[in-house]
Amino acid sequence: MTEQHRPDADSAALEGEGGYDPTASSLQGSVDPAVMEELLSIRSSIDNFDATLVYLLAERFKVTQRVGWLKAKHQLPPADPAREAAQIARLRRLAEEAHLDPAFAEKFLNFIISEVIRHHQAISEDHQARQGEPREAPGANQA
Ligand SMILES: C=C(O[C@@H]1C=C(C(=O)O)C=C[C@H]1O)C(=O)O
Repeated sequence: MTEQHRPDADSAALEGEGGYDPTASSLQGSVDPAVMEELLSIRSSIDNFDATLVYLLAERFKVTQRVGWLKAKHQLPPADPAREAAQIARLRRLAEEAHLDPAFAEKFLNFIISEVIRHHQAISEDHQARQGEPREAPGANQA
């Protein structure tokens, strides 16, 4: 039995990941245990990649929020189609080099960008609404 598939290691993972069961499978019980073990071993790498993707996306959104605030402050439009076209052309090239389907890379980037633009629109609306609010007197929040 490999290190990461000892039952105690699995239960430790369950505690550490809010009840996530890395062994959950509709195939449990209907597949040769050795095959199941190999499948779980490969899936543990998939789990690491997925976690990394979530952290990478979270960091990307933190940065794009900053762009959103900057655009709202200076009344710039939420979307920048020329920038997007350049990014998509670049990512398609990178995808080809990496043997990833460039059409998938484009769809994925467009999906993320459209969410970013939605955030930027919300930031801009929020910023505009705040512009109409009366200014707080200096020191108003002090005890
Ligand atoms: C983040 C920006 O805003 C939008 C989102 C983009 C992105 O997620 O990469 C790119 C261009 C813009 O349409 C930006 O202008 O840089």
